[in-house]
Amino acid sequence: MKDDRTSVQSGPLRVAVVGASEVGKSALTVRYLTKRYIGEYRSDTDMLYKCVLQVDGAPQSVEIMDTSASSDKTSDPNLPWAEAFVVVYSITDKESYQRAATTVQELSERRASASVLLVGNKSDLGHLREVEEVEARTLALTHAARFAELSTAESCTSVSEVVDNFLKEVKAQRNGNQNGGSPKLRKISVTRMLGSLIGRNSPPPTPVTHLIILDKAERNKLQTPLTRLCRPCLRPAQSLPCSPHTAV
Ligand SMILES: Nc1nc2c(ncn2[C@@H]2O[C@H](COP(=O)(O)OP(=O)(O)OP(=O)(O)O)[C@@H](O)[C@H]2O)c(=O)[nH]1
Repeated sequence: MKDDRTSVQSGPLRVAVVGASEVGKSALTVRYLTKRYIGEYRSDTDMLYKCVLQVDGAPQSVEIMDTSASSDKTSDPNLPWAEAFVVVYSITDKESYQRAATTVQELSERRASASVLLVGNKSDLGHLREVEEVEARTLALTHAARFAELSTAESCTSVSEVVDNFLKEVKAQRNGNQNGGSPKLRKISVTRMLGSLIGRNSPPPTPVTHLIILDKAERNKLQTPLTRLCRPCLRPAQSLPCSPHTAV
């Protein structure tokens, strides 16, 4: 049973950037928002960026949480605050890919309404490659996620195009839901996906207006418990497991 009830229906688009340590989450986030590449960026805290960006040609309030791999819930796919997830791994680090794959799978199973973008970062380090692009692309297609391989270090344009297109999709998905339209188009054709990756020149993001550093307590305040369902009852269960049924 999938739980679609945690999607945000109004207000800012909320995106969580998750993934293993040292894969380039902070570099990617900062690159997108400021166009600058920060080579050494060490942080043990989650960072929440609040800004207004041009999304699909119109100003849109966006909040991006750059999660820290060392925080408790870095890859928690149940993070209900977010309606979209950028799941980052490094193409030079198989373990980071395995972690990303688990996250993508969990999101697909438990946050079906969330939009997901799988990013293989550090494509400039092809000689150290441990993750084949086709494997990651297939994983993304299987779980109806977007996919991109890119180098945050070398290509500001790729980062902008990929994230711009993703935000556009997140916004469209939300508007579709608000207008009573069909929920997220979960199956994406390869042609459409490649088209979005090739992309067109998009307007540069406007400067970041607000940065909030979240400590653990503040981060927890953003979380509300997921309502969990007992599979046989198909009803929310107060405490799990709902004996003698199996909780999902
Ligand atoms: N070669 C290369 N290095 C990169 C790229 N993106 C990030 N890095 C480097 O990877 C390292 C980790 O980057 P971060 O942005 O701190 O990674 P993170 O995922 O936020 O790490 P945590 O804060 O530990 O969760 C830094 O030394 C970056 O310079 C890239 O595209 N290519």
